[in-house]
Amino acid sequence: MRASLIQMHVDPAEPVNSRRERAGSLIRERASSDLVVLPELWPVGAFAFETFADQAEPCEGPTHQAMSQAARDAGVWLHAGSFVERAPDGTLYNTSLVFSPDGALAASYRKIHRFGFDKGEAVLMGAGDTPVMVPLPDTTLGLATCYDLRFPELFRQLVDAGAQTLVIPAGWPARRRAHWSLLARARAVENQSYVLACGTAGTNGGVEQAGHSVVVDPWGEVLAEAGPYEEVLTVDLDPAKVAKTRADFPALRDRVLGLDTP
Ligand SMILES: O=C(O)CCC(=O)C(=O)O
Repeated sequence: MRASLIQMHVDPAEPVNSRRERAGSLIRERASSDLVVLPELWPVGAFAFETFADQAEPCEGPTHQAMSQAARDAGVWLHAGSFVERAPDGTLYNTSLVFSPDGALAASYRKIHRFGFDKGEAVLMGAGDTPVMVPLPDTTLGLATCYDLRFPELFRQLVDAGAQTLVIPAGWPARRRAHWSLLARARAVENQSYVLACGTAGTNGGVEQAGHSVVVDPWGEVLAEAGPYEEVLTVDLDPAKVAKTRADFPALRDRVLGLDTP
């Protein structure tokens, strides 16, 4: 199974429409992949809070349409990263979309853990409350977004429900790049799963982005890692490696659940 992670440069000087077209072209260039992944909030920039309300789209807005078309043209499964969704009641969400190769929407996921403590996304957006998985022909995706990476219980829940490949679009800041790399590997090792973690390059909202998108295998080996600039990582994954790792080193089986609270 061939996966491509498109680490886009997100620059507020580039109009959103141009970036959307550019994303479509980059996806079409990856027609030889089975799965293509984009980062978090690439249309607007994860820290460009002042633009969220203006750039918010209904679920079936321009980003949905452009990504559906690109998935169909390329004939790939597309995790289209996330965009600012405006729900019918007016609430904004950080929403990821996954399309099947015929361009149909296979799943959407509203980010559960909003980043910013008492500012930014945490106050501007609503929180999702539903973990989401997507069955592909060769693997099952478990979805998470950026700050979710810090919450291992979400990933464990996804894995318990059958996830084998954890996909994490992000707009992770450069100053915490060490956490990003460490946590991506940790989630792969502890869950004996592939991790596809796709960030952005550039600076938005005054926050320099980490880049350094990474693909980690179920043993924790880094199969590919991007630098700080726009870049596409393409990696061949062996879906059977998940079951093999879990059988050869059955740590997931050895969990002890339901201990008393000390
Ligand atoms: O957890 C972090 O350090 C970064 C999270 C973040 O930037 C986000 O969720 O948008």
